Order: sequence, then structure tokens, then C-alpha cells
Amino acid sequence: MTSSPSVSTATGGLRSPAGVACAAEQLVKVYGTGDAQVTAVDGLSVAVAAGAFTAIMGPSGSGKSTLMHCLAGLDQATSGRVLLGDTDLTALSDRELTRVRRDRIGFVFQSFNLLPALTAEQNIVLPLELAGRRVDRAALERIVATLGLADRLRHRPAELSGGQQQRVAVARALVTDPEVIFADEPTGALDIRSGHALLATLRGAVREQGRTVVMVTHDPVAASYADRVLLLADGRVAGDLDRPSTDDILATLRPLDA
Ligand SMILES: Nc1ncnc2c1ncn2[C@@H]1O[C@H](COP(=O)(O)OP(=O)(O)OP(=O)(O)O)[C@@H](O)[C@H]1O
Repeated sequence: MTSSPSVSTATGGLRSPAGVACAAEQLVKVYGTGDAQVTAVDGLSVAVAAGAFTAIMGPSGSGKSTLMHCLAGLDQATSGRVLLGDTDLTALSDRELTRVRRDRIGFVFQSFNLLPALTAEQNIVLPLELAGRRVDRAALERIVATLGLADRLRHRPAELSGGQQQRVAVARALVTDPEVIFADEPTGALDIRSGHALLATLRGAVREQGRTVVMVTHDPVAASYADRVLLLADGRVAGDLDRPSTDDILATLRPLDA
């Protein structure tokens, strides 16, 4: 199966950028040199729809993290283009890329990545402070209320459960109102209940607030929260599922894992 022609083109041309939050065009990422050379992403083209929840799945080593890191401007492409809106990230200087990551992208990592010395609230508003932006108290209160964190704001990460810490990380990703939120195994360190609550929150952010979320996951149940599941194998798109069930995902993954 190849990627859906309505959202990506095999030739890498994005004819209609409207509604596309970010895209890879003929993206190649090679690590190392000589015998140690690994092609992690192999000429992949995909467009991620704005206002949608996209999951990226695939066997270990299929290039999921590499693709996400390139889309998020955390890793440099070897060739091809990476677009965030109309901005070609591959054409930016390091300084410009840092600014794009800070101002236009939100991140949620498996390991929460909260600063232990700061309270939950200080962690949440940190990206705004780093960018020299004003904290919009009303927007902050809305995000905090949606995530059920209102009575936890003065606590430090060590005083919070894993699920609460990850909700703080999601609040931190939402607070700058980024164009895309990238989540790397966001439920990997959570128990099942907290994991489902977090996924429901991410899905709510997409459905109710029109946010765009791209999530790498190994978990077919987590991926079933997404509007679209991209399956990678050997650095290429090997499947592209529209609102799949967990069973659909398992059936498509099985031959790739073999
Ligand atoms: N910094 C690096 N240096 C060298 N090789 C790398 C580097 N990062 C990734 N790779 C290689 O690139 C390939 C794709 O890795 P990547 O982490 O993107 O896969 P993945 O699908 O996210 O895997 P996993 O599910 O195990 O996290 C793998 O063969 C990996 O060993």
C-alpha cells in the first residue's frame, strides 16, 4: 500500500499546500559513512494534514523517530525538503531553525523532560519565557483546566504522578499555540489508564481546538486514537490508514514485522 494521493504525492510535489501542516518531500536521511552507513529514511514523501492527529508506526529501525526528528527540525535531512507550513526547514540556518522550533513547534517526549527545580506552572510557561513572550493568563487557565492540572500548578515534577507530569508536558507543548505538536512515544512511561487519558487529551486538542498532532508510537491501541496511521518500513511509507481500528493496524503491521 502507498500513501494516500489526497495528502501526499509519490513524486514529492505538494500541489496544494492548503491544509498541510508539515511535509517531507523526497526526504533522505543517511547516518554514518562507509561500511557504517545507514539509510534511515529513504526518499520518503508525505504531507501531514493540519487539524489532524497522525500516528507514525512501524517496526524497530524503520525510521519513525528519524522522520519525526526531521519534520520537527531536530535533525537535518541528507537530501530532499522538509516543510513546516510554507517554510522549507532544510533552507534555514541553525539560528533560524532554533527559532522555528521554539516558536512554531511543540514537543512531548516519552520521558516528560520537565525541569525538576521548577513548579508545574513554571515548567508550562517556560517556552513563553524563553521566547520573551507574554503569558496569556486566560489561555493558560483554559489549558490547565482542560488537562485537570489546576490544583497541581505549585507542585514540582517529583511531587506529581507520571500521568500528571506528562500532562504538564502537554500543557507546555500547547501553551505556545504551535503549528504542530510532535509526540515521541508519549504514553511509553505511563500506566494504561494514564496513557488512555493522555491520548484522549491529545485527540481532544485536535478535535475540539483544531490542533495538529504527530505521534510516534509502537502501540496499536495508542495509534487507534489517531485520524491517520502512517506505517513505515525500511525508511519508506509502507501503509497509510484512515481512522483505523486497533485490529486494522495489527493486520497491517503483521507482515511488516515478519
Ligand atoms: N544517530 C544515529 N546514528 C546512526 N544511526 C542511526 C542514528 N539514529 C538512527 N539510526 C539508525 O537509523 C535507522 C532508523 O532509526 P530510527 O530510530 O529512526 O527508527 P525507529 O523506527 O524510530 O526505531 P525504534 O522503533 O527502535 O525507535 C536505524 O537503523 C538506526 O539504527
